[in-house]
Amino acid sequence: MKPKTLAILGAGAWGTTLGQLVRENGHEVRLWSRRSPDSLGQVVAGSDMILSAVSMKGVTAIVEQIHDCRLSANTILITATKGLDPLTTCTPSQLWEQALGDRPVVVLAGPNLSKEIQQGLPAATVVASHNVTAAQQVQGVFSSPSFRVYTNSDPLGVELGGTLKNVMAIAAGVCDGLELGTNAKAALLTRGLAEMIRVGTHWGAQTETFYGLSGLGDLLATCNSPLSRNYQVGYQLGLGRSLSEILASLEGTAEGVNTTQVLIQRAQAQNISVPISYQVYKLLQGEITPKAAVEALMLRDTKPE
Ligand SMILES: NC(=O)C1=CN([C@@H]2O[C@H](COP(=O)(O)OP(=O)(O)OC[C@H]3O[C@@H](n4cnc5c(N)ncnc54)[C@H](O)[C@@H]3O)[C@@H](O)[C@H]2O)C=CC1
Ligand SMILES: O=C(CO)COP(=O)(O)O
Repeated sequence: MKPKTLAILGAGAWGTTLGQLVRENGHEVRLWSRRSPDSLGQVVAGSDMILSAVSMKGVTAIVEQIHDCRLSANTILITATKGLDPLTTCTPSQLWEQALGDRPVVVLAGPNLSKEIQQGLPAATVVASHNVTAAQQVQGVFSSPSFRVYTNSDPLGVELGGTLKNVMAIAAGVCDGLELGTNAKAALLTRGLAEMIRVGTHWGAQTETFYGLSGLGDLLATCNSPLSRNYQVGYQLGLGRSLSEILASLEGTAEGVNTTQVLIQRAQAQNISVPISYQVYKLLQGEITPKAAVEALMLRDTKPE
């Protein structure tokens, strides 16, 4: 493959890790952050692909700035953010699509704890787009012996898998913090996946996507690893610490905190049943203790599976 030029927006844990992977594959990487001496316009000019790995709270500002940059007609935008916009409740790919018109947008998501990937440990991910050719080009740029990349044609499903599992990762951390045992964790994750599918299909994603790497795969990774910031938030809530204390000492972004707020807002407006997410919401709001959240879930009306 001819070397490509990739502009990476966001120099946090994920942006730098993805940059390292692409560089190792022989491509040119230009890393941009808010603190870069170069302007966004200078960095994206002439690049074949732009990858956004900023946290959700930074996406809207960058999408607005990109409007004023000169991009070539076939520049591919890759989004790796896992979140929901509080203002519009849109996913990052939806924000990018609205801004970029006909240019292809590709979602990259999967069970990808950056610290493991930095160490060269094997991992797999998904690149999803309505534009199959664009997804295949991105697959070519990122694939390596330690990073296996699959294509997928349901970008919304791939993006929502990675986004909604962060809420479940908080719940899973609480479960472990309270030492509720393996049965409880299995029940939580299984019902959590059912909840993710209920929400995702209501919003237009395909059921089967959630059984793939970006849904079930990422749920397994983040709900079982202390490397996950979202799991850490839940774990420490389970130990009795307050959210503000936890966030003050957390390294990097735990997107699940914002995602839970937006999810509950949208699910309530659309009458979608999200019992686990709702208990996570009440816990994050400080309205309920971790133990009371578990009781509320266990004592719901009985129903068929
Ligand atoms: N770290 C990981 O293992 C993975 C992270 N992700 C997702 O990637 C996204 C970024 O995560 P991390 O790099 O881990 O977070 P981080 O906290 O390490 O970095 C966040 C980045 O976003 C930038 N940012 C925040 N607000 C901004 C603004 N207003 N304008 C411009 N830039 C802004 C920060 O400067 C920083 O570069 C999140 O949505 C996360 O869920 C996805 C897969 C793996
Ligand atoms: O999304 C991730 C792994 O796929 C990273 O998880 P955290 O954001 O919880 O650290």
